Amino acid sequence: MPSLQSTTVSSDAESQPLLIENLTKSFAQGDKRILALNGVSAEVNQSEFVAIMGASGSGKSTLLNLMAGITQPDQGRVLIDGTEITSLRDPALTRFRRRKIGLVFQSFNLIPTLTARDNILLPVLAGGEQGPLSVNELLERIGLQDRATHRPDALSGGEQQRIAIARALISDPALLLADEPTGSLDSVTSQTICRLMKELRDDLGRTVIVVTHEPDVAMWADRVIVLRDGQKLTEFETKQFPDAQALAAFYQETVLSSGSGAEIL
Ligand SMILES: Nc1ncnc2c1ncn2[C@@H]1O[C@H](COP(=O)(O)OP(=O)(O)OP(=O)(O)O)[C@@H](O)[C@H]1O
Repeated sequence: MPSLQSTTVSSDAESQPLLIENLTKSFAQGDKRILALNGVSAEVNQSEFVAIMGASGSGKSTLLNLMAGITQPDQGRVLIDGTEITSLRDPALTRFRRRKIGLVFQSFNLIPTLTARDNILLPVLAGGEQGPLSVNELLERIGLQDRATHRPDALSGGEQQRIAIARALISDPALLLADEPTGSLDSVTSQTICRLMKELRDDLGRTVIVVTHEPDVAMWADRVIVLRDGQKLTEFETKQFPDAQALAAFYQETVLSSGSGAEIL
């Protein structure tokens, strides 16, 4: 792994979908500044499924937004497929994001007047390139081939989220980044979405990063990165846990034993 000061990109980094180094980000809040992220480093391997957990306000969404190039850090670097996106500026940054990053949010963000098919195609209609999977193949992959001509208001929340995931994949991105993708769904539907993301990893070799509060969601990942007060508290593999309850117990104990001030879910 390159040192934090390195400006060259190692061959490791080139083969890695995501490398973040020493990310720091603060925000103005009234006459104060809040340090939302304080020196966070991490790497994610090809075809890895990673969950980011942490109490409310620990910096999860800030980290995801930096990984996606939506916001710029005060310090530190984000490398995606060997490209330092933190040194790119528009329009190169927007082009790179469209090609390499698929984004999914809690509130599906589908266009209500467009059919499911056209919602999936939206990034292409907006000038992006289409990857190797056709819209029909994506509809089949998410199990909604018979819903292609439906508009979002005729689809359930889980179906809308599946469409949003397919839309995130149409450009064949290196990374699928999801911020609380199951936050507004019931627990059964939430598991369906998690299974879909795991299949994308298992069958299509996707790299998936999910921000979540929910141990049931984190259990689908290979690895969990835990943030606390803007710093990386710890990371652990999920395979050591027999079920989500065991993961939840370990997570709570880890956050609690790390000192005072942590807000527990
Ligand atoms: N645009 C902003 N302006 C001001 N403060 C911000 C902004 N975005 C985030 N913050 C602050 O940064 C800190 C981290 O916020 P962030 O949204 O990353 O946390 P989170 O872990 O995703 O929380 P939650 O689980 O509640 O969504 C919080 O104190 C938040 O108030």
